[in-house]
Parts: sequence; C-alpha cells; structure tokens
Amino acid sequence: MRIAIYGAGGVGGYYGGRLAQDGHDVELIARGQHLDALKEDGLTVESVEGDFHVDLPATDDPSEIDPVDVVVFCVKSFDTADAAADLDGLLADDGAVLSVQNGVDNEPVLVDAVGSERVWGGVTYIFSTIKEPGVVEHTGGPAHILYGQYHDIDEEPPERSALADAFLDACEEATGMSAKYTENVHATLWDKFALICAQAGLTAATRQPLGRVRANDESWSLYRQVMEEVVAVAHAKGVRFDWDPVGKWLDAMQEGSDDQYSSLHYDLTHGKRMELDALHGSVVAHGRDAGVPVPATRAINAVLAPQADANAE
Ligand SMILES: NC(=O)C1=CN([C@@H]2O[C@H](COP(=O)(O)OP(=O)(O)OC[C@H]3O[C@@H](n4cnc5c(N)ncnc54)[C@H](O)[C@@H]3O)[C@@H](O)[C@H]2O)C=CC1
Ligand SMILES: CC(C)(CO)C(=O)C(=O)O
Repeated sequence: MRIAIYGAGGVGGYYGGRLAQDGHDVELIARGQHLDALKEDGLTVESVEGDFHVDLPATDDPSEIDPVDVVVFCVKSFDTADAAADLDGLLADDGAVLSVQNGVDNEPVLVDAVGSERVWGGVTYIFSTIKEPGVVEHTGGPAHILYGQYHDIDEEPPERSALADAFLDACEEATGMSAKYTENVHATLWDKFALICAQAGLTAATRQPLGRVRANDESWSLYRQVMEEVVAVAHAKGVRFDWDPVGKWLDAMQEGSDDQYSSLHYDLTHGKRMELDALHGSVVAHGRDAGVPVPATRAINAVLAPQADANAE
C-alpha cells in the first residue's frame, strides 16, 4: 500500500516504521530538527518489541508526495486543522485518512476537509515518544490500532470498504503491531476518551504514575469519577456502548504496570505544548452542550490549564 504518515512523531514514527519494515511504500511528514535527522540518518525506533532502523522519504511539504491510499494522521490535536488542509491533495480519490489521535473532535475536522467517506476514526494504546531527533522510543502499551469508518452518529455505519480490509491486513501482517476494525466508531472513540481523560488527567495533575494514583483512595476515586463523567457525556450525545467502559477500564488499569504515565504528563514535564483543550477542555465543552455536569473533569482542567498555557508560550 502507499501510506503517508502525517506527523511522524512518537506514534506516527512507530507505525510508519513498522509498516515500511513490512514492505509498504511509506512517506513521512515531519518538521524541524526531527525532519532534518529523518532525512539525514533515517528513522531509528527503539522499541520494547525490538529495535529497528529504516530509511524513508521524509518531507514537510505534503504536496511533494503523490496521492496515497491511506494517510495515518498522527499530529497533536492543536495541529489538526492546519494539517487537514493538505489532505485533499495527499489522498487518492478512493483513499482514506485514519486519525489515531486522542480526543473526539479531530474526525469532524477531517470530515470537513475530505468528506466522511474518506475518514476513519481510530484509537491506539501505544506509549511512544520522540526520544531525540530521528529517534522514536516505544516504551510500552499495546501497539494496537482500533479503527472504523467515520459516519454521522445518527446514521448506521457504512459497510467496511475493501481499502479498510487491505489496511487491516497490512497492520496485522507487520511485526510489532496489530489492528482491529470496529463497526461502532463513536463508542470506540469515547471509550478511549474516557480512559485517556482519567489516565492523562490524574498522572499529569499529580505528576505521579498509575501505581501511586491507584494506591491512594482519593486519587483512584477521582480517576473513576472522570471516566464516569466522560461516559455520561457520551451517553447524552447518543453514543451507544455494548459494554461498560468504566468497569472495563478500571479492571484493566488495576492490572496496569505501576510506572505508567501518559502522553499529557510527558508533554507537561518536557515543556511541550499540551493537548489539554482536546481532552479535559473538550469534555467540559461537550458536557455544557449536553447539559451534563462534569465537576471532576472541570477541576482537573482548571488545575492543568496554567501549566498548559505556560507550555504553549
Ligand atoms: N505518544 C503516545 O504514546 C500516544 C499519543 N496518542 C495521540 O497521538 C497523537 C500524536 O501524538 P504523538 O505521536 O505523541 O505526537 P508527537 O508530537 O510525538 O508527534 C507529532 C509530530 O507531528 C509533527 N507535525 C505536526 N504538524 C505538522 C505539520 N503541519 N507538518 C509536519 N509535521 C507536523 C510535529 O512536529 C511532531 O513531530 C496525539 O493526538 C496523541 O494524543 C495516542 C496514544 C498514545
Ligand atoms: C493510553 C495512553 C495512556 C497510552 O497509550 C495514551 O493514549 C496516551 O498516553 O496518550
């Protein structure tokens, strides 16, 4: 397949590298010193699933790339609108863009740019960052992508396309990653949203890893409350889960390793711009729209906002 990785950072670099290792024609879109290093020295991935190195074409100008079958869209949410403006020229007419970003507000921006028939909504559970220019470090989390055709929440999901099947095969055949297709894309996005708002919110606000958050009754109870609030907002917005997201994630995170943080904590502690508006800020806004109170999420948003503002300067 011809694949472009829009935002070849922690997540995009990992998946782009893995798909290229399996023989796909992968082009990286990156910028700054990371782009310079990718062009000069190639992409190095240090991974708990095995280190590897690939030399791939890399650019900061998507118009240099011939149309591709799939764009894996991995920029931070505050870059979504700018990057989305390039998608129409980058995608083949029957291609698709797959967002694996955190949050529930990215796909509508992509739909405005290229039409819903060319947008797949997705989530991923990997933990991976840019260690230094040209080097991506995958430290844990399942390197798994769950994705499905995006559609209006009031409509039935369209049939799975041949392209979605082909991409699934590509992900399943590649080393060090896996994927699954979902018919319930809205529930998939909000399910991950509930997890990330709790995990990112509590690890960033306390500056402590999961083990310490879990060991303290007050912080663990807040972790649960944040998830309950996000799921309550999802229900009010018409999202239908065939499972109990809060129970599922509390059980899973009960087993999670003590030293887990989150990408939000990483950005906070490394002076990088934070995705707070797309996470807790978004829950507050959706809660207001839906008339659902979200006091715990609002408090976390308020506690983190001054640091997010400082990191954005
Ligand atoms: N890091 C992680 O472990 C996880 C991250 N996510 C989500 O995945 C998304 C990506 O996160 P990361 O990979 O951590 O971000 P990142 O910051 O490591 O990588 C994004 C890259 O895109 C580049 N970029 C942005 N706009 C660009 C443009 N117009 N042209 C060229 N390059 C551009 C940035 O310079 C950056 O290098 C986020 O929404 C995040 O929440 C989801 C699960 C895990
Ligand atoms: C689930 C988790 C915490 C790790 O993949 C994540 O999505 C993130 O840190 O952004």
